[in-house]
Amino acid sequence: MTESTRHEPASDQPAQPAPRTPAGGAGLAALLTAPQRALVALDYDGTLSPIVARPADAVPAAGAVEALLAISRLVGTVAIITGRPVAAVLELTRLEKLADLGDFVILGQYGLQRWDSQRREITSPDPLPGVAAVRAALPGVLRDAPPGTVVEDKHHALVVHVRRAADPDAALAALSPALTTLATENGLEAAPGKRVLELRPPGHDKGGALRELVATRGARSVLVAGDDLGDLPAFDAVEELRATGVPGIAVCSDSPEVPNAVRERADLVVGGPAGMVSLLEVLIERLSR
Ligand SMILES: O=P(O)(O)OC[C@H]1O[C@H](O[C@H]2O[C@H](CO)[C@@H](O)[C@H](O)[C@H]2O)[C@H](O)[C@@H](O)[C@@H]1O
Repeated sequence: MTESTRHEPASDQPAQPAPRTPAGGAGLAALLTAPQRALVALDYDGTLSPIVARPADAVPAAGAVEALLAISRLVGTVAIITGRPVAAVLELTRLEKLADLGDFVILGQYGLQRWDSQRREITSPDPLPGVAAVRAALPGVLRDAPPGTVVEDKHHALVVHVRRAADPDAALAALSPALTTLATENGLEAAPGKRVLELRPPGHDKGGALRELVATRGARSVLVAGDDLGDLPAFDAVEELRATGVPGIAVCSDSPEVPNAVRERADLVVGGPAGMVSLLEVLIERLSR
């Protein structure tokens, strides 16, 4: 086990998940009926970990690692599909310390990087040349940025964080035009997130990452959970998969910061990372009967 402490399942969450759409209900039913053919794919920040001011402090919610371990033994594949580098997720979760994980995959930086519980090695391509150019130009572009603006260097992408600025929304609005120009001039794209703008390689998103996992694992049902705009391509992929006969359910890890587009697209809304852990615990309990 990890250093995470054990905890009791949250009592204020519904014991039985009740998807608000028939398609979501069918996805959940398929998962419960044939768990060994199911893929459970979860976002990290805001879904398995509460949003905090500093990315380095985003530890898993209470019970999250235990729940991931338990459900990985009960379903075909569990994945974390994240904007984070794989190494950051491994450091925060310590999942690589668990010898008895089931089939577990981490797809980092929107699918650019990969780690799985069989090989336990991070595979990662070389960064695009434009990343170095953006890195070099950012201090100049951010010269007059509001205090509290910080850059997270993810090697393949650079993220401008404004959460610690006095007025994060105003800071993001002021900085976005110049950052978007900088990204596009250097072959990157500017993607908004919660109090961030990510300058990242185009052509990679969580939808592509999910579809690739479904294909390689032969998954016959999917549960996808997320909380931010970067998760919408995965929600799109759930809809596409349904059209090809793979039932799925999209789950929103809710909080006041969640964009409406994410909340409205979800088949099931849970109360943030604690609610996500509770949902996993309900699934674990039902699959263990
Ligand atoms: O795909 P995700 O796992 O949700 O990662 C998306 C980005 O999340 C991180 O930023 C967010 O979480 C931070 C820590 O709670 C928070 O400070 C920030 O405001 C949020 O936007 C991360 O730092 C990024 O690199 C990820 O791409």
